[in-house]
Amino acid sequence: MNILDSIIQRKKEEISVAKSHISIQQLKDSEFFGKEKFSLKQNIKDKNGIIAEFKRKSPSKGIINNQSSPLEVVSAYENFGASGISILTDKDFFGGNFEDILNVRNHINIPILRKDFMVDEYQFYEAKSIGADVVLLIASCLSHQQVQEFTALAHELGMEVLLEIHTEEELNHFNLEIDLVGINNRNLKDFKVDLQHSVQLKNQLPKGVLSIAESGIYSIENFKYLTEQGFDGFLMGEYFMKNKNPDKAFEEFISNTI
Ligand SMILES: O=C(O)c1ccccc1NCC(=O)[C@H](O)[C@H](O)COP(=O)(O)O
Repeated sequence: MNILDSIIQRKKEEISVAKSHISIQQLKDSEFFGKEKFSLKQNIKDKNGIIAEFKRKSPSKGIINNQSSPLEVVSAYENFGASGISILTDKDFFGGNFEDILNVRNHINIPILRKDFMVDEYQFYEAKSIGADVVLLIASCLSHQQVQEFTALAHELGMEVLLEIHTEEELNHFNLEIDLVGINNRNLKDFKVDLQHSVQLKNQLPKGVLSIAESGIYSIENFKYLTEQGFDGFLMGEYFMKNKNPDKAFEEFISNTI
């Protein structure tokens, strides 16, 4: 079993427990459910294209940062021009939780991506109830039909969809309803990072699709290279979060690149 299989197996157990505690109706009754959304698609076009991530730990790197406050970090991300924020809500593998979104939602005015492993309709109601604007669909964890159905549900609930792909076969999961396509530079099965591979895949996307380079952007050179290759957006976590002050790291990165 690879790491992705383990994450999905654990996720299904968590969802089953969550369903037994909180009904979909209760999720619909929550503070954020009816609130207006922020559009990541629009912000990728209008701002600097960076989706800056709050990330405590990961399967590939272990602990990255377990000191920083989510509000302090994401406020700096917003103040220095990020198009959106990504917040990991998986607890066991990434040290995240729903509070990380709930505690910042009312303080920032840019879109929040609930970064998790979506395999069940219930999670879309959860995402909306905590104030997420965007959800991630990972093609390698879902069938083509699930991608279509989950996209329709996300839209019905007023959220956008970022479809993540990593292989040529996964291009088949794309449909015209998808808002943004993320190409993961990191192979989630063995954690190898390959920017060239992502550029090749990007060039096979239909014209006009907003493309996001995801993961393993470890230097200004990497970022500049991917920009030159025509990516519209960039999902970056570790580069900022590995610093004692991710807020300062983000500010410095922006002043050296944009
Ligand atoms: O980051 C991992 O090790 C990882 C392992 C298995 C599944 C997903 C994983 N990462 C989730 C992410 O999407 C990244 O946090 C995100 O793209 C940012 O990546 P990075 O800039 O490399 O922190």
